[in-house]
Amino acid sequence: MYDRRAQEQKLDRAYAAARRAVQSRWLSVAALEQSAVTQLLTLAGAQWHLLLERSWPARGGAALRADALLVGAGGVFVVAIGGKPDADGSQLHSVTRSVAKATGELGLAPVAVRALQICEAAEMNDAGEMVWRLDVRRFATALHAERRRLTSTQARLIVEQLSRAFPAHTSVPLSVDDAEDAGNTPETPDDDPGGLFDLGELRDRWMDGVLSAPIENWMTFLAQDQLALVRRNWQGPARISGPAGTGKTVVGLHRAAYLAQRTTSRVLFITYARNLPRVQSTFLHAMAPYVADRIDFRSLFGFAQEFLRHAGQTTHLNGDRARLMFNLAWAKVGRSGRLAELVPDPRYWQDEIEYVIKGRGITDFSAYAAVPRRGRGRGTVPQRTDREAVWELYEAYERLKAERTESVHDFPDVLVAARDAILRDPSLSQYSSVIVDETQDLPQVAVQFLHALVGDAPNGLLLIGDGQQSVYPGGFRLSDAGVDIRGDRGQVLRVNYRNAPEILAAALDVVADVAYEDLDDTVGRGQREVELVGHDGTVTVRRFSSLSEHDDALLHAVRTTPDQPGTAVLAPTRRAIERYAQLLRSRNIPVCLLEEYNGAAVDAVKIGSYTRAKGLDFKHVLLPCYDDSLVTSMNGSRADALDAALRERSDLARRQLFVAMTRARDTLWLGAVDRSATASGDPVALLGDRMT
Ligand SMILES: Nc1ncnc2c1ncn2[C@@H]1O[C@H](COP(=O)(O)OP(=O)(O)OP(=O)(O)O)[C@@H](O)[C@H]1O
Repeated sequence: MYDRRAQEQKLDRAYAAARRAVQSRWLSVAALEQSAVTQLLTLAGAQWHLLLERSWPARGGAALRADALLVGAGGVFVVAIGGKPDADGSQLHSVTRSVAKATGELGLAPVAVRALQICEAAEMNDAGEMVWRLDVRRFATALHAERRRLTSTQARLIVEQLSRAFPAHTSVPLSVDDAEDAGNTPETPDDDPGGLFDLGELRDRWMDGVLSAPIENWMTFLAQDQLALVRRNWQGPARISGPAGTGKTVVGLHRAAYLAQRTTSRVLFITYARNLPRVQSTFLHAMAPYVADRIDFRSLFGFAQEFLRHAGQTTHLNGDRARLMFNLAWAKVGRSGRLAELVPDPRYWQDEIEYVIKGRGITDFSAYAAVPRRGRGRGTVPQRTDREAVWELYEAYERLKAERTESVHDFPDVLVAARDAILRDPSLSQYSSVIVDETQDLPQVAVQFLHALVGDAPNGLLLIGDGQQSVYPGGFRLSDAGVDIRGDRGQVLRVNYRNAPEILAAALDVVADVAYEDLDDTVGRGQREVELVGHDGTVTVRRFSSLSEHDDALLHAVRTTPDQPGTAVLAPTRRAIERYAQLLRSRNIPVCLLEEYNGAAVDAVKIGSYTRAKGLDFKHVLLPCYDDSLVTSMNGSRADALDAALRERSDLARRQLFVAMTRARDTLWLGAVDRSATASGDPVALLGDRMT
């Protein structure tokens, strides 16, 4: 319970001590300092820790200066009072870096350490972007309104560390760090201990829900290997890889915030999936709202189109019409020709054109004839004569697209146009850093485009990805795309923070025989070395003799899950997603489609496709009819093109299932219906020994 009287007395004592100690400097000068000190001490009486008069490190022979360190629920603030003597904030910024380094030893992420300059309202205009400038009359309110990121125990540990790293240079004990350990920040604005805060504003922000939930631990604390990557100074393009759940995206988000904190330029964060930018932007707004307006989260194709518009170029992207053109081309030159004999499914050849030919930016047959096979059809298809047939199909398709009154563009056309535009005119880029998540899913031309936005500049391009999770065909080496990752610019994360060990083991079983190729030309096999942080979890595999039994069990599992908003139902196809969404709704279970999910808390079961679930995770994951997409696989051992195509599709399906399974943190439920009449294999046997 908050004791206002006791706090006031404590504050009086602390204020008297501070007065005596700093009279010579602060109280002899302007009212600004007096007012600022009073408010700092008031904060210190409200469960913030205030460290005054510290010894700072020297830079270039001169001692740096900041006036105080303030540590509380909202994080660590390095405070300077007044615009002088460091109007541009660079000194304060240097002290802040030293403070972030010291607190980094405890795993505190740089986003939780901020430079704060308290000024007169008139001085606010020349705000350096790297320093948070606050009007002296409002700064305490603003600090109180910061979202909660430290518990009181964490704050105390940080204060201890800071006291050691930056000892007091006065004998007067100015650390007002004996505030009651009553939890965290005051729970309601009415706990405001003084009359100094703007209660109305504070109340509004509470009503907005800004402060209602503490931010997630990973937004404030990182492991040392992750932290090292966030802070790394790379002299050229860099890459972070690592198995599922090792915090690659977490590092990418912190890295984006770190770069935005330290420079005044813009950062671009790209993913292949359309739904992820919203989610990642929500995360970043929670962890570092103060830099959020300088980080653009975009999907690859959305960004490429936006970029072309900005460059004054018109495109006619129309996926449906492009598909129609392909079908016409297939009817003309494919269906009755050699390709149909090799692999009858036209989608296989459409992928060949989209990912291998156009995705790699190939425009002449000799380049296609020589292109090394990675990922698809390695060593079996297509031979030179087959490639001639593919080329004929490709040319027919391109002709049909161009013949329309308004030409039709497909996705690779847009990427190629964007790449060519930036190569022609590098000044079109607004970015100094580009971070690409899930790089393994990008076509080669996309990597070339994004690389050209920043070139080989230091801390420019960062590619994050994991070949084992690639869910699209294609495949190329970064060196093919002209990206040179040398020496320690290629880093691997190895500790899985997400999955319970049982879940990861079951997922790895599914891809045990599936080779994958990473962007750096290494070829891996299913099982990989992963360290697990380890928490309890379960995998439940249930097999039913009818779909209705299966669905009843699914509904029962959803109803009895301990945390519905933390639960996701994932399915491989659109039709299956619609079916399960409908099933859940019909039983009054609220659902939120992953297409619409933006990362904010929503009281509904999440539902979506395996590919839409990429980059996300959930406490509980249910995969109904999980083996349906696997039954076309393993058609025997025919050493021909069809077998290679089937194997490729099967590998892809397994990798997609692997991605879906590794979204689960604590529990994973897999349901299957016995369709032995149609199944050509018994994929459930894969997980047979885990059946309950
Ligand atoms: N330092 C950490 N402390 C606690 N949890 C962490 C830490 N780093 C990551 N996590 C958690 O681990 C999970 C996986 O992180 P993230 O999504 O960044 O991994 P990833 O390597 O990008 O995974 P994937 O490749 O499977 O998409 C997240 O839920 C995140 O909360």
